[in-house]
Formats: sequence, C-alpha cells, structure tokens
Amino acid sequence: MPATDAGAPSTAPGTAVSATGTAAAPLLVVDRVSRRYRVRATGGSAAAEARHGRRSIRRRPTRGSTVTVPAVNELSLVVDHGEAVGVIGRNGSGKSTLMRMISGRERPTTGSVHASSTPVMLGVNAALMPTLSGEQNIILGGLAMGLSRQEVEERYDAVVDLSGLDSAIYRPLETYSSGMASRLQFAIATSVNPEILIVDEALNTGDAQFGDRSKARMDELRAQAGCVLLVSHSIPTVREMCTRVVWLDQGDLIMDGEPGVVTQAYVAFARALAQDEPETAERIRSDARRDLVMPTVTATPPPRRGGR
Ligand SMILES: Nc1ncnc2c1ncn2[C@@H]1O[C@H](COP(=O)(O)OP(=O)(O)OP(=O)(O)O)[C@@H](O)[C@H]1O
Repeated sequence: MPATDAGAPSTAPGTAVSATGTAAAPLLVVDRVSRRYRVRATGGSAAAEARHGRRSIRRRPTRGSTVTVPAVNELSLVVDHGEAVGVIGRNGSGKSTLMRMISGRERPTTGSVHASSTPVMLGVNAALMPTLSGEQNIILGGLAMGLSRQEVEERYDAVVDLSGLDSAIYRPLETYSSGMASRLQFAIATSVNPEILIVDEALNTGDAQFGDRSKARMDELRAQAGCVLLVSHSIPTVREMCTRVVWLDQGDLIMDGEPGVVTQAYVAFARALAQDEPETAERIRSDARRDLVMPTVTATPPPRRGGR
C-alpha cells in the first residue's frame, strides 16, 4: 500500500505501509491524522465564561474573532480484510470528520491516510437528484461510480430488490421519505462492491425489514474481502453489525476493540454524563484510554530498481 503526505487517501503505487498487530497487508491505514478548523466566532470564550460563572448573550458580536476547533487529534487506525468497524461517540466527537478524511473528501491538517482502493462513502447527504425517479437515480448513480451502462443494467434488479422500493422506484426521489431515500442510496452505493465502504448514519432511518436486508448486504461485502466502517448512534445496530468498534470523544480515540466491551464502556460513560456525574464519566473515559494501544505505522521504501 502506498504512502503519501497529508491529503486524499493514497492508492497509487509507491511506498509500502505496514502496521503493528496486522498479519496481511491492511486495506486501510490511518496514520496519526489530525484535523483542526479555524472558524469565526461571536467572541465568547470558555475562560470568560468561567470568570463570570455564567453564559451570557453578547449585545454586539465581536468582530474578527476566530477560534480553532480540534475535530480529530493524532488518530491512528488500521483496518483489515473482512472487518466491519463501528464508529461511535457523542455529538461533535469527530466521527464524520474522520470519515471525510478517510474518503478523501477532506484533507487532514497533519497525518496521512493510505487505502488499498478509493473508499466509497455513503451518507444521508450523498448526491442523488431529487427531481429524478429512483430508476433514473440508479442509472446515473451507477454511471457516476464508474460502472458501464451494461453493468448498470445487469445490477439494476438487485439494486431495486435491496432498496425494497417496489413501484415507488418510478416516482421522483423528492417524494420519498428520508428512510426510503437512504435505502435507495445504500442500494446504489453498495452496487459497486466497494472494497472499502463507509456508511455514515444511513442505516438508522430504515425500518426493521430494511435493517435485515442491509445487514445481509454488509455481511456479503465483508465476505468479498472488503471492509466496512459504520458510523452510528444506534448501539444495537453497531453491536449487531460490527466485528469491532472504535469510540471517539473530543477528537480522541478512546477505545478500539470488541463491540460488546467498547459499547458497554461507552454506554456507561454516556449514562454518567446524562445523570450529571462528570467525575464518573471522566474516570470511565480515562480508564478506557489508558488501555488503548495505537498501531504504529511503518513506511517501507519501494525496492530500488537496478540498484546494487
Ligand atoms: N466544516 C467545519 N468547520 C468547522 N468546524 C467543524 C466543521 N466540521 C466539523 N466541525 C467541528 O468538528 C467537531 C467534530 O465534528 P463532527 O461532525 O466530526 O462530529 P461527529 O462526531 O460526527 O458528530 P455527530 O454525532 O453530531 O454527527 C465539532 O466540534 C464540529 O463543530
């Protein structure tokens, strides 16, 4: 797998990348990736709030004030063939930012992403055309993902079956419920058998019947030697579908391991926060983080041609 500096995932030939704890070449290596945003703010600072002991609404916004938001901090992750990795964490913990960097939609501020092939990201906002029918969106979506017209036609029935939309497939997308639209997106995105598939919340709006079908499709994708990253707030979905779970909080990787173990710790953490027990929550978080072993990524230069 090739190496690159910060930017879209590298998939071109070049330097090989290996990581601790992996047997074969991994499909995806995230190497000490960080993302910071510089954003305009209306002037309030945590320090000022602490000084005054309360929040206040400013009469006039402060001009030209900017703050840095650390969305993801020096995070490393290695994903192997056949893994379905659940990504969990409270709102604003950096899950979507990490997925955008893995898919190449966004550049890391520091660090690099290495992928064996271009990851396909399926999100609730993925581009479908609202005025076109489901049928037309399947054709356009397939062509946009690089399938030939013949391949689109060969896969058409399977996509419609997986979406479960029946005759609604002939109606404009803008008349679909959000659950129907996400089912169609999932069916289109998985029609290309991507080696690395990223699903960001899209499954949560489907009903129970679609949940079963999409789980079966995820299992198929994993069996085809690919891997899946699933971002979700639904702990049952993650437990059901994933072989491994990572927990992010405030941009940090907190835990990476068995779905049962990681989700149990996260649920205990979230419960402590909900019950206004910040010290308990912090203890759970720091205990989990102490046991975390981040992979070390090693770049091996390509063999020299014709060298002595
Ligand atoms: N384009 C952006 N500009 C500025 N800040 C951003 C941007 N995108 C994300 N952030 C900030 O980065 C942090 C992480 O956001 P992110 O969307 O990755 O979290 P998340 O874990 O996916 O949250 P959620 O569960 O609510 O979807 C948040 O503080 C967010 O405000």
